[in-house]
Amino acid sequence: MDSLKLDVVIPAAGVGSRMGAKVPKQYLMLGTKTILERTLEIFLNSPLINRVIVVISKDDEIFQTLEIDSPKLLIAYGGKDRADSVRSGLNQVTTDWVLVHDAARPLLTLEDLAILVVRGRESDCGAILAAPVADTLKKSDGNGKIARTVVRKNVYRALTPQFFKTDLLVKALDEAAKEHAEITDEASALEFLGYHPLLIEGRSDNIKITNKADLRMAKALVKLRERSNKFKAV
Ligand SMILES: Nc1ccn([C@@H]2O[C@H](COP(=O)(O)OP(=O)(O)OP(=O)(O)O)[C@@H](O)[C@H]2O)c(=O)n1
Ligand SMILES: C[C@](O)(CO)[C@H](O)COP(=O)(O)O
Repeated sequence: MDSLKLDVVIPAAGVGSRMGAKVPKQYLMLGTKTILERTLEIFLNSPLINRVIVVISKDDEIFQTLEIDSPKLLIAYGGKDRADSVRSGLNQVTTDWVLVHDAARPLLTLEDLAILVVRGRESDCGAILAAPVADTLKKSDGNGKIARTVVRKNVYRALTPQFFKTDLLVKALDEAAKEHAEITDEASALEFLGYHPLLIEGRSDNIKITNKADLRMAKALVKLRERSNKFKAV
């Protein structure tokens, strides 16, 4: 194995409750392919990647119907929440550094992936793609009213991929789970251990498809990119 190549874990064991579709959202169509197929293709076709470990639900009956034939692809089975699924996928990782990327983010570009990997290796623990917050942020009082404005200076939305030393990420997730810490991304587990991963600015259109409005936006972005690619081909 090329020592510079990386394994990537793709958590894809969610049910997509906020989407409210008949199938888990990773199996919804985005143009001619499912969201999951588009996300997997980014990594299966990348020379940076050693193996792609897709983490699916034990009850998943759709994945096997997809026609994805790659020696780079391995399957792991997910857990109760996203952190459990990522931890399960890490059991199959063999590279010193690892990427974790949401199945629900099919619009990642190869440029952002490359920037994250190059810059992330400069860090003592790792790095994440993130987008600076552009809107004014309000904290709710819990009763539908504004409690206060959140100062948005130096505030970012965490994206994925997130890129870490494998052994450190395993240790962080295990420690956080032991202490029942709320972990919604890999960086929060590293922060729980006192690390400060690098923030690498990524494209704001690397959206996580969570609800129907996100799906509409993703479909429009895919059409736009496919049209501009056709233009380049010409
Ligand atoms: N137990 C879980 C929960 C989520 N995920 C994955 O983590 C990514 C980000 O999670 P999210 O967008 O929250 O997906 P869901 O959990 O499916 O959505 P919801 O919270 O609306 O149910 C998704 O690719 C999802 O499939 C996972 O692998 N295992
Ligand atoms: C990992 C993540 O995409 C970073 O923003 C986000 O935390 C996932 O949250 P979700 O509720 O599991 O979608």
